[in-house]
Amino acid sequence: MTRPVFTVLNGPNLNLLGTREPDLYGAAGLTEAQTRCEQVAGELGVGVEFFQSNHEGSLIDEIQQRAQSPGLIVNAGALTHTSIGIRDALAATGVPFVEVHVSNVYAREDFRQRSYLSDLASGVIVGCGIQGYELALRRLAALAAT
Ligand SMILES: O=C1C[C@@](O)(C(=O)O)C[C@@H](O)[C@@H]1O
Repeated sequence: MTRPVFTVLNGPNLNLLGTREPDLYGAAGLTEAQTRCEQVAGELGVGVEFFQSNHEGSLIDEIQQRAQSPGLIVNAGALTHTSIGIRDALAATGVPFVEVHVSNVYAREDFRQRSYLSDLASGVIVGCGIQGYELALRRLAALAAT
């Protein structure tokens, strides 16, 4: 069997992790999240790649291009709460995905407590900091192995 390669998709402003509101999002950046996921991927014998964009259409393009992916980890940032387009792209591909939020969105403003993605997700991880990406990768790898 070929080694499954999972993709971590990050939406708007997540390129600023590490410097952006560190009290909410922590001091670690996306590069550190990627390094840690690569370590976990090595341990699990899977591959992982990262993509970040501040643009909704670019994220939709990436989702469509990964229609055959064994799984996606999706932190759509603010688009989680607004984007029917991202929801539709995920629904159209039917690719299993885990939704991740670095902060605990349920302890924040009301508008962050609505996700257009959660009911389609295989799982949702919130409030675990950048460790959420590693946890999601472990989950997708386990699902792909069954
Ligand atoms: O940009 C983000 C980051 C976020 O997705 C998180 O990872 O906690 C939560 C969103 O509400 C916010 O707009």
